[in-house]
Amino acid sequence: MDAIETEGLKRRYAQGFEAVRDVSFSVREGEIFALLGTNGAGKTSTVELLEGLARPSAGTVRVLGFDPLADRAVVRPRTGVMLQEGGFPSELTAAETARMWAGCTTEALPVGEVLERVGLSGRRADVRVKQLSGGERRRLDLALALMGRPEVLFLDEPTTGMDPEGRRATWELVRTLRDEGTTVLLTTHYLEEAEQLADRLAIMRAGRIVTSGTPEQVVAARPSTIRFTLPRGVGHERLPLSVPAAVDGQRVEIRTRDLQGALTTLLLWAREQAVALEGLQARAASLEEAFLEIARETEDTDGADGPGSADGGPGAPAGAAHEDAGEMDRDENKVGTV
Ligand SMILES: Nc1ncnc2c1ncn2[C@@H]1O[C@H](COP(=O)(O)OP(=O)(O)OP(=O)(O)O)[C@@H](O)[C@H]1O
Repeated sequence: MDAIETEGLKRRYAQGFEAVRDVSFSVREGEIFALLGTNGAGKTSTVELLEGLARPSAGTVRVLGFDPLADRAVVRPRTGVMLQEGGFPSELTAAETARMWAGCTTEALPVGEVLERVGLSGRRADVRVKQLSGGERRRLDLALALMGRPEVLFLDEPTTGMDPEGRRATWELVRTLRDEGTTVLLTTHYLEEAEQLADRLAIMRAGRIVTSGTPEQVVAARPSTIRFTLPRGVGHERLPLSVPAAVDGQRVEIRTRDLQGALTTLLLWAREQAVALEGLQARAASLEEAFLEIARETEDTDGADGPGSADGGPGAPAGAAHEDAGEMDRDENKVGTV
C-alpha cells in the first residue's frame, strides 16, 4: 500500500473556480515527494485535500489507506502538518508553544528533544514567538509537526524565510526523518530543495500535473546544452552536426538529447580541422531549466486558461496530464537562443 494515493482529484472553490483538475499521484512509504508549480498552480489546494482540511469536489484521497476527512480520527494522529502560516499566539515563547502543542498531542515526543532537532533549543527556546525571525518561526512550525511522531509529514514550503544554513539543516532533518521511515510530501518554490530532497516529484500548472518522475527523469527528458565560440574565419556552416545550432556571431549554442554523441562528433571535427572551440561548455539541463521550460510550454498550450480565470476554462489537453517524464519526447534537439 502507498502512504498517499490520489485518483482523479478535483477541487472547485465556491465561486466556481477549479483549482485542482483531475490530479492523480501516489507517494510510497518512506519516500520524499515534492509538489512543484508556479504561484497559483494548485499545490496548497491539493495538499489541503490530503490533510483532510477540505473535501474534494471529485476523486479520492487515501492517506495510510484511509480517507483523511471521513476517517480524520484515525489519520490525524498519524500525520504531521506544517502549514504555510503557523498562526501561534505571539506572546508565548517557542518552548511554551511547543509544550502547549505537546499537551494536545497523544504520545508527544519530549519538547526539548523536538526543539533540539529543529535547532531551537537553548536560549532561542525562551524567545517569544513574535520576536522569532521568519525562519525560526518555520522551524517552530516544523517542531510542532514532528511532535506526534508522524508516519506521514506534510510540509508546505517548509524553508521559506530560512537562511541558507537553516535551510540546509532542515534538509538534513527531513532526510533523516525519511531514513527513519517517515513519508514526506512537500511543496516548494526552491528547485534546489526539490533536487536535494525529492525521491520523486510532480510539477503542477493550472491545477494539473504536467510532468512527474524522479528529478533525474524530469531533467533527462530535457535537452543538454553545448556552448562554444568559433575562431574568426571559421563559419558555423562548417560544423559537422546534423543538429541545427543557434548562432550569434561566432558564438554557438547547441541543444541536444544525445550529449555524448554530439560532443564526440564536435571534438573529433575540431581536432581534424585544428579548430579551437573557445569557452567550450557542455552540461545537462538543471531542474530549474526543466521547470521553466515546462512552465513555458504548458503556458503556450493552456492559452488564456490562467489560474485566476473565474470559470476555470478548458485546461491543458488531456494528454498533458500525468505525463511520465521518462516518456516525454518533446523538443528533440531543439535549438535555443544564444
Ligand atoms: N478559497 C479560495 N477561493 C477561491 N480561489 C482560491 C481559494 N484558495 C485558492 N484559490 C485559487 O486557487 C488557485 C490555486 O491556489 P493554491 O494556493 O492552491 O496555489 P499554489 O500552487 O499553492 O500557489 P502558491 O505557490 O502561490 O502557494 C489560485 O488561483 C488561487 O487564487
